[in-house]
Formats: sequence, C-alpha cells, structure tokens
Amino acid sequence: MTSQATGLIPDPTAGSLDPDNTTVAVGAVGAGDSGEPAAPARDSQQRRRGFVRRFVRKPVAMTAFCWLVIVVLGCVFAPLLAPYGPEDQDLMAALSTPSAAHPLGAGELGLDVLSRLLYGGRITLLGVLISCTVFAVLGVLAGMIAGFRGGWVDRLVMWLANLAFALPAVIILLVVLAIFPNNETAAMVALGILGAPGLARIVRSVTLGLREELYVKAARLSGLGTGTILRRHLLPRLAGPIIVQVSLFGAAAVGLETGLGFLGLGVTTATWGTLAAEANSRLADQPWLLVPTGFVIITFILALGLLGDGIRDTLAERYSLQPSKKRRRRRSAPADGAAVRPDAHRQRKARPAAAASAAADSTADAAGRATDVDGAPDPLLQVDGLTVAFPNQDGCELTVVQDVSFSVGAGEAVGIVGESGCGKTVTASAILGLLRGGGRITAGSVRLDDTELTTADAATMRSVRGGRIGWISQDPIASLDPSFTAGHHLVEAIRVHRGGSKAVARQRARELLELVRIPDPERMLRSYPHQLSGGMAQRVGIACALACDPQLVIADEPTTALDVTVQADILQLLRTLQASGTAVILVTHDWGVLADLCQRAVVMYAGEVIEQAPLQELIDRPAHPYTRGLLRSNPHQAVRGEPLPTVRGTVPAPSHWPAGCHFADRCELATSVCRAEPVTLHRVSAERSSRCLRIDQLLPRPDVEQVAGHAR
Ligand SMILES: Nc1ncnc2c1ncn2[C@@H]1O[C@H](COP(=O)(O)OP(=O)(O)OP(=O)(O)O)[C@@H](O)[C@H]1O
Repeated sequence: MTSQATGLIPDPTAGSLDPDNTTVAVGAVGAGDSGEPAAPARDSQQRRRGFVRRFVRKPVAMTAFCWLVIVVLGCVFAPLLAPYGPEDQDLMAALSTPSAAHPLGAGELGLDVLSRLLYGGRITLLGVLISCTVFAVLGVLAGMIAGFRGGWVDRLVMWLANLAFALPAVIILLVVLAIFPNNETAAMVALGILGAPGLARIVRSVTLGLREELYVKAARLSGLGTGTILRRHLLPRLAGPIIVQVSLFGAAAVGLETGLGFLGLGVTTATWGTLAAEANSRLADQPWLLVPTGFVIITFILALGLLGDGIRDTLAERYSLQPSKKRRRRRSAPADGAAVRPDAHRQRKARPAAAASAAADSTADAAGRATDVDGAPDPLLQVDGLTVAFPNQDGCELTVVQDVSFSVGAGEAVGIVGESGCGKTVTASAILGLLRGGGRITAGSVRLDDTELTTADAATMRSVRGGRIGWISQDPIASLDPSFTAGHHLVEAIRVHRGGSKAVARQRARELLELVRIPDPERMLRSYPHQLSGGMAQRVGIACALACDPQLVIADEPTTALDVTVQADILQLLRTLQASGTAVILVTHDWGVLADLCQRAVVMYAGEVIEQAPLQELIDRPAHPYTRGLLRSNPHQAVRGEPLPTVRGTVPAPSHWPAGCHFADRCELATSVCRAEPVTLHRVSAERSSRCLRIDQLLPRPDVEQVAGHAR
C-alpha cells in the first residue's frame, strides 16, 4: 500500500509528468502560466513596500509613534536623562516656572518636574504594560479558543465573559486595593482581567468568521494541529483588531493608573498620577505645574489611540491588495490560456462516454497495478454504512448523509457525483474527520488501508490528513493563507509530517513545484496567493497535497473555479498523478470532469449512494432513474436549438427526506412500493450496485443479476 512512496514522483528533470507525452509539454504550460507577469510584477512591487513602508507614509500615525517612543525611551533611560533624582530638592526654586535649571519648572520643595515626569513615567508605564499584557493574553487566548473550538468551550467562555461584564469593575479595583494597599501591580493585573472579556468577544467573533476560511480548512487538512493553526494562520489576521483594542485599553489603563495616583490609591512614590494630584493641590499658587503633567498624560493617551488606528489601517491595506473574486477569475483565463492545448476547450466539451473510455484507457495501467487476481481493486479506502448528522436549531441531530458505502482501490480514481446538497462534501469531510458545525459520524466506518479512521485518535488523524491523504480544494486561492508565500505553505506542509530543516523542505518544495509544471519554482516560492492566477494557485494546491506522497488525494471540485482552458491542464495533472499510482476521489457535479479522470463513479442523491458502477457502464446503461436523468441533463450533450432535458423538482432537504426511496417524488418510474419503506443499495452485478426497485425498467433482464431484499 505504500507503492506510491517512491514511484509516485517521476524525475522532474524529465520535463513532464505526462506518461504518454501526448499533451502539454512543460515549456508550453510554463510559458503560459508565466505569461502573466504584468499583474504579479506590479503586485510584487506593492508587496515589497511592506508593512513598514506603508506605515511610515501615515504622518499622523508616525507622529504618534515617534511621540510614544520619545516618552517611553525618556522614562526607560530616566537615570541617564533626568537632570535630578525624583526626590532631589531645590528649595530656592520651589513652585517655579521653567528656567535653565528646571526646564519644566519645579514643584513643592523644589522637586524638578521634568525629572519626576521621567521617573514617574517608569512606574506608570510599567503598570500599563502589566495591565495590557494580562488583557491581551487572556482576551486573545479565550477569544481564539472559543471561536475556533465552538460548542461547549465557546459557551463556557462566553458565559464567563458575561459574568465578568456583570461585575462592577471600579468596586472590584477598590476591593483589590483594600486587600493589597498601595499595590499598583495587583490593581493593574485586576484591571487587565476585568478588561479581557471585552477583547475575547471581539477576537471570538472574528475567529468565527476566519475558521470557515478555506485556507484554515486547508491547514487542518495538511495535518497542522490546532495550536499551530491558531498561531500561524489566525493570529496574523487577528492582529489588526487586537492591536486597536490593546492600544485603546492601554490608553484607558494610563487614565486609570494616573487616576489611582491622583486619588492617592496607587503607589506613594512619584507617578504621573501623583504628579497630577500635586499640581492640582497647588493650582491656586502655581497653575503652570499642571501643564507639563497634563500634556504628557493627554498626548500619551491620544498617541496610543492614533498608533492603533494607523497599524490597523496598514494591516488592512495589506489584505486589500488581494484581488476580488471577479478579478481572480479574469486573471485565471488569459494567463493560463495563452499556452494551453488548442484542443483543450474541445476536449472539455467532449461527450462523457468518449472521455470515459479515454480515461479508462489512459489509466488502465494504474488500475491494473492496483487489482488483485479477481480483477477487484484493493480497497485502499473502505467506507461502510457511513452516516453523518448535524445538530439542528432545536438541538436535535439531523442526519444529512446516510448509509454511504463505497471503496477506492490503490491507484484508482473514483468520482462522487450528484446535485448540490446531496452530501458529497460532507462525505469527503467525514472521511478526513473534519466535520464542522458540530457534525459527527453516527454510524458506519471508514478504513484507510490498515487504519480505522472513525475511531482513530487526534494524532493519527493529523498524520493521515496531509500525510496519507492529500486534499485539493475547489477555490485554490482562498485555500492559501494570504499572509504567507507559496513557499511557506509548501515548507509548512512538508515539515509538519516529515520534520527536518527548512532548507531540505524548501528543496523538496522546489521539486514539487517542478512536478506540477510550474516554470519558475524559485519565483513561485516567493509569491503570495494574490499574485497567482487560479491555475497557478491550483498547481500550488496540488503540490501541497502531494507534499508527503499521499496514498489518496481527495479533490473537491478542483476545477470549478477555473477557466475552462486551465481546467484541462489541471485535469491532465490529476490524471498523471493517478497514473503514477495515487488513488483519487474526485468530488464533482460535472460529468465531463468525471469522465476525464475516473474509472468508477459513485452517484449520490439526498444523502445516499444511489448507484455505483464502472464509469463506462454507468454512462452506457445507468441503473437508477436519477443517474439517467443527470446524464440526460448534462450540458455538454446539449443539442443546439433544443431545450436541455432536466430532472424535474429539487433535492429534498434532509429534514424532508421521504420514508421510502428519496428520489421517488421526482421519479417517473416510482410506484407505491418505492414509497413504502427505505430502499437499500443492492448488487446489480459484480461491480455495480443500485438503490432502485424498478431496475428491471432500466436494464435489460440479463444485466439484473440479483435484486436483494429492499426492506431494512
Ligand atoms: N455544517 C452543517 N450543518 C448542517 N447541515 C449541513 C452542514 N454542512 C452540510 N450540511 C447539509 O448536508 C447536506 C449535504 O451537504 P454537502 O455540502 O455535502 O452537499 P454537496 O453534495 O457537497 O453540495 P455541493 O455540491 O453544493 O457542495 C446538505 O443538506 C447541507 O445542508
């Protein structure tokens, strides 16, 4: 079962993955895909500008930043910069305005205002730092875990957050200071804890959105653990809101710390707060004293807010450099189209039957390698009676995929086909153990080679995802984290399973890019997702899926988002991959794509497998009225001037599945027997099975070998 391990990856220097060399040459595709330089070159320049260059162009944020740096450095280096010690007295200069000896004047007993501001700032800023650290660590951790995990963890964290909100913060702080008199650290820690639920709520709501991003799913599918995904893929996207919230909280903490000092509740030594209190007490004698202290406190708070806004805007610009979906689609067309086969479009339009036999022929060797003496493929993947349910709004579980059984032999390509909502993606996700939204496998089993996946622990599943099973997404650009280069994605995917140094992983990444026919791998390693066309991004996605020589690749509508000419190349790549010995599950609702690649098809309808058969047989003689209807309504077979036949009605939602045959309400052959009770999948011949009771109306008698009992 590990046959793919070494033989899978042909020598990249051979120039092409194509086993029969009948199609695209490396140079051709390479030229085509590299024929998209204009936009990437511009994007590349924009990228190089980087965060710092964009930030320094914001005069307000830069001024705020400089002022904060000056104040912080002044406080940190107070022993070096301050002309006097914080308690040094110059009685002759008491309550004086600015002079050469005292640049900001002197307070009671001739204490130098500038020196006390610098020394006092050390205590104030340390308190603010402590408070912000507690606020950020607690808020970010709680928010990310609640948003990412969901379920009871989310409910618990939100319950605690609501509880914290309900507590009167000022009273709690006064209680803390009563327990720890003049202990400002305790007060600032308490302030951080009391503020953290607010940050947690914001982080949670952003995380809830981010966790549904395809690139997060892709990271899980490549085997990354939750901690790594949170740290590497979510935290950078959360940085904007976190920075803004921390800066606002920092400003509030400065205000509170000085307030405590002003009220005499903080430390007794000089802080900005005690200085303000002193100045306030001598307002009638020397009003000037309030000016420097008030100025520093107010401008520091203001600068924190402006800095937060500036950083947030700069981060937002970084992401706004990504093209819109529409632009992505536009870019995927001409860039790749320039050098694809002239007959690509025609091939895509080819009748499924013709393409099916081509697929069968071109992959006969691979399939042959994977068959035993009886001609039955080795079941690399065996799915038995898989049933999946999701919690519905009433808190009950609703079954959305029911009793799904099929197998995939080593090196075999199997297509799962059906209308939207039939359960294809849920089935694929269940195989990978990645059901979102509280979904769970309620019955059945999934076995990969010798590993039972439905009962495997988290560590085993992480090693399976991205290791033994690769995944190719339907939206290649969205599957790549916009914060990272293609090289980073590949190196990450390689190292998570194989470990080793970055240099070795990068070399392997380069080889993988050559393998998927990317003409300038070095440049691609440095490219960000927004710089890629759809076709290029999909090649990178395929390279990621192949990173650890998987036994099986699940491709979820891998060509749906691509231009038709690029589709042909991606399909060719998958065909070649499969011919090299890797099994492929292709999730699709496109017969053309299916026929291009697969030897067998599994047809799903309303959560059930309703038919499975070798592709050519299924196309020639469908054994279920739904398959027949789907094939008739295939747009590739449309006759100009004639309306395209359709299957009337729509797929019923899982909550409205009929008691009997799920297809009965749309079926022209259905009788009362079909509606009476559930219909099981029964064997039609050695390699075929169907869930239809009227099969004798569809197939000639000799084909109907056996119709087993249909009642459950
Ligand atoms: N998180 C979820 N919570 C509840 N129901 C879900 C969830 N995900 C999917 N479903 C339901 O499961 C059923 C199958 O959905 P699935 O996405 O697998 O269909 P599909 O055949 O892959 O469709 P498409 O081709 O549009 O992707 C649908 O009825 C869908 O509403």
